[in-house]
Amino acid sequence: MSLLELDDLSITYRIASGEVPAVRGVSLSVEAGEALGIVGESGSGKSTLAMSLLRLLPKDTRIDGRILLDGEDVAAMKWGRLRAVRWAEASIIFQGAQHGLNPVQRIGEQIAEPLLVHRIAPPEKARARVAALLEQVGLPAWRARSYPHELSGGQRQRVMIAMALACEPRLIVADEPTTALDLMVQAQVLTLIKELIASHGISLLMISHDLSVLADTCDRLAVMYAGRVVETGPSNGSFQHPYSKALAAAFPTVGDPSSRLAPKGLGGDQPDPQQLPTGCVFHPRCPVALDTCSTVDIELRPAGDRRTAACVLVLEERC
Ligand SMILES: Nc1ncnc2c1ncn2[C@@H]1O[C@H](COP(=O)(O)OP(=O)(O)OP(=O)(O)O)[C@@H](O)[C@H]1O
Repeated sequence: MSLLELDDLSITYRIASGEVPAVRGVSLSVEAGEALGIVGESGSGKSTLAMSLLRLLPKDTRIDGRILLDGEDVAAMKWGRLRAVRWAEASIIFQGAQHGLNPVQRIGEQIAEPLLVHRIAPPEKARARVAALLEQVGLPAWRARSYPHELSGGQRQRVMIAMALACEPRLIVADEPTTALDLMVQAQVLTLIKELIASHGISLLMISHDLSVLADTCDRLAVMYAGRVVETGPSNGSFQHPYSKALAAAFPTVGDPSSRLAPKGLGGDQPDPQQLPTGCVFHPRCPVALDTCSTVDIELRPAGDRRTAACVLVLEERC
């Protein structure tokens, strides 16, 4: 059994003008100790997917399908059980630490909170555990007395990592953990994440719009487009789907500033989830689309070398 298994997961926001299908029929798994990266342009549904894993979405959001964490369905969990699972079994590192840290509470108290709430450590032992966690992420123990504004962006992100590690979860979800950081600090934080998950045997699900960041950190990649996974495969292999190929061409180096732009040669944006094209949703931007692509929408299918792709051309080996 996989540690995390998403089974035909769809997530729909409800807004005044109707429904927004942000994630559509995603099936993915993460094994114990594995690092899976999810990549896609802005609006592809990555954050929605990440937030759903710990049910951090707006209250009236509809979740269809299953989110199996160690065999237990997070989507169907009662509130009490969900609170027990958050931090202790799966934790999250947010994009830009300012979203995850309380500006008026000392760092040490914030790291200690999940330890106390989940009774991992009694109050008299929590201080020593906080010091050890700070050390693990490369910060001196005295930083426990600091407030978030007294730290740099990279240091704040290290604090978020310490919080995520505090209860020794089996899965860490990291949503753009290095996006707000400059290049050098980005590389340091990525190395830290890589080393810590390897030494603790933790699984990682990492989200980024920057393929080079994920390729370096993750064992396997899933490429998302308009709420769907269009390709999965080992991070050291070659992409098959035309969208993944365009993404790969756009991100040659870690943290390349052009990575925020549309992938090279594609032009345009992701479609509005409320007005999705017919057939393959990527066909209006696809440089190699066939006539049939505007009517035929195919599921992910095996595409060689532990790879799956949802493209008619890949299956016909003409891509
Ligand atoms: N609270 C919400 N209510 C309605 N629609 C939303 C909400 N949050 C996100 N969306 C829509 O869902 C789709 C997916 O958004 P999401 O933020 O998950 O994508 P993303 O790939 O993480 O993009 P980014 O990298 O810009 O965060 C987008 O069309 C977005 O506008």
